[in-house]
Amino acid sequence: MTSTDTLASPARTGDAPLAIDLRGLHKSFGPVRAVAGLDLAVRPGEVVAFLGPNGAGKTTTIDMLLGLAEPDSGHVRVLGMDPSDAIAAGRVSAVMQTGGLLKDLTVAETVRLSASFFGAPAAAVTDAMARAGIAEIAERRVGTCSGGQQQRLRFALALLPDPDLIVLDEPTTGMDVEGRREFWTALRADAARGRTIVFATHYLEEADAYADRVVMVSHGSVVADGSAAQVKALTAGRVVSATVAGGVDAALQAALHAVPGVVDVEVRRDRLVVRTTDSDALARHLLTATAATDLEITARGLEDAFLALTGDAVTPTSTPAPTTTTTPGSTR
Ligand SMILES: Nc1ncnc2c1ncn2[C@@H]1O[C@H](COP(=O)(O)OP(=O)(O)OP(=O)(O)O)[C@@H](O)[C@H]1O
Repeated sequence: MTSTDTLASPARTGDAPLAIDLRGLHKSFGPVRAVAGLDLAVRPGEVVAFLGPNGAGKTTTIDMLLGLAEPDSGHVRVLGMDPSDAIAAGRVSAVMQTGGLLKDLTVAETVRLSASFFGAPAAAVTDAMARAGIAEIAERRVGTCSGGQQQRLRFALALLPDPDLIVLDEPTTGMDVEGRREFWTALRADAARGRTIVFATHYLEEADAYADRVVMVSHGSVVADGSAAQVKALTAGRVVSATVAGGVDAALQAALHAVPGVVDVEVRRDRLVVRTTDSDALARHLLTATAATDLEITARGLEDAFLALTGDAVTPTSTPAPTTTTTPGSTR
């Protein structure tokens, strides 16, 4: 691991070191630049959502902060330590998406077995199970537990060493709504006790509901960092699309930019796509002053925020239409 201790350091907040201090991180897999100059400072007690589309570099970053992968270059400190030292000291726990559970053990046996590795007392077992909300299913075999219950069991295991930092990589992927709700209820109750929590997710709703800070990642670097409200504001407003007979020329684009509330104007194939905070004014203009037909007005979503910030669609599996964008000013 490359760690540059001579870097001028925001590494401490008061007397406590930062929970996570990543600076200038780079990691490539052959030609793929998974993480490209990522900086992130997380203070103790923060609950941070790491939000990004598939392939943004979230898991690779988490692997580096857990000491599971070596950065090509950059600085990684966790609680002021090398990640592997922080984990060996029981100060960091991780909850990953899958794996690690023995299906034939009961929930309680699993927690007790794991506690025996740490030499944790019986009280820690009871406490972790209660805090993860699995006390009622203690005698159930792991193989018969739902995905949500298994994730809460993983969460209980992560709580056993009473870590300062818990890192979760897309912990609710594949869970149903009820499972997700129960999982986050348990996590949130624990976060209220002051533990630092960082979780990766694709879901803006999860980031909004459970994090005090949202870090949006794309192409291996941070493209937005703020409160959930600030990131939600990126998705505020409406998208108005329309077909314009004869195409969209520069004069029409300029005229649309002059309509109050218009944020940006795109042309996707034969459709005009305009982001605006005043869809009524724009619709009125399109219908009365242009040849636009077939108007559609939709709420802006996360995908649209990602498009505005990065020019990417949320999933690389979707095939974005050829797009030209004219944006007055930068969205960064
Ligand atoms: N071991 C690897 N070998 C080759 N390429 C990899 C490897 N791990 C990750 N990548 C690539 O690095 C990029 C970042 O992947 P990463 O898993 O970090 O993204 P992510 O944001 O966690 O995505 P997802 O939400 O889909 O899990 C992707 O293009 C991915 O295909």
